[in-house]
Amino acid sequence: MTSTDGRERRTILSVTGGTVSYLGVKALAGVDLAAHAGEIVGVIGPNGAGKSTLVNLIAGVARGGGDVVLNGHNLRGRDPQTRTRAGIVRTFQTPELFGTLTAAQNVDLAARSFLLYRAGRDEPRSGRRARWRRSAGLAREALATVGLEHRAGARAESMSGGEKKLVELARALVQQPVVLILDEPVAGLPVAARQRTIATLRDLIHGSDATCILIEHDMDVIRRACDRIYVLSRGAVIKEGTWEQTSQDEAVRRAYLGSSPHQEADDADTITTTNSVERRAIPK
Ligand SMILES: Nc1ncnc2c1ncn2[C@@H]1O[C@H](COP(=O)(O)OP(=O)(O)OP(=O)(O)O)[C@@H](O)[C@H]1O
Repeated sequence: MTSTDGRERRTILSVTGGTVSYLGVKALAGVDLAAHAGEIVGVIGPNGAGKSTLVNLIAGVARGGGDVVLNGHNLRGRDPQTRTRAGIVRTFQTPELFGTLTAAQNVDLAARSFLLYRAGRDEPRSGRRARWRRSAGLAREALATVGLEHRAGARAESMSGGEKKLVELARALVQQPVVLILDEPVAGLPVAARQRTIATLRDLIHGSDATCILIEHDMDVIRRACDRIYVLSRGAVIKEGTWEQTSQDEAVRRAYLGSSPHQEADDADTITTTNSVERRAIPK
């Protein structure tokens, strides 16, 4: 199919009519989304817009209505573990690492469980050692990919927030994701490391058979990283398109700016989250 950025791409993941309610209140109200091979899809929106709920629906953590289809297979009724094994791999806003283990051990654990699943029940005993060696190699490789090989031996609990994010990204990469879902993956990193990580992500995803869904509040990251963007507000998609198409859209600006005319006048060039104290300029 042809995407809004004009390129022909194979659909890897689609959500159709995605609906989730909490205690009768709709957090997601009939969302449609498609993510294609080789693209990074941004999901943005003010606090409470439904971004996490959408990826929770995709990951099988949130129950709701609608269809989530991965490479032609409808995932309805499939639990989160099955979805991970099918290639839907995610990172979280707050990294979930084993604090007393090193960065390498954290990544190795993810690699081991991925390879164990791949090996299946019929693996001969002799295969185990080779698999462990392979997992350690994959872990080293993934840490190098995210630029953290020099911290491989550091305990996760001793690492900065940004470094923990990178370890989590490495954990996701060793699982060879088909759909890589990232929640603010470069938050807390110094500028140079942010740019490097975004460039790495783009290199990894572009030209691959995988797709990436990126939840992000930082508009500079969105602009630099994403090929297409979905803007959510109050559980619905209010705009989909390239950075140029979405950032200049009136409805998008309104959703971010809220209803105060004074604030709108002050913030003519600013996207801000409606109930967040942070303000984020729209980069030109
Ligand atoms: N487990 C839950 N129980 C009840 N309500 C929930 C739950 N999870 C989310 N919600 C509500 O659903 C709506 C969407 O929340 P969600 O976390 O998906 O938004 P978000 O866009 O990810 O926000 P943020 O940017 O703050 O992370 C919000 O009104 C939120 O309060």
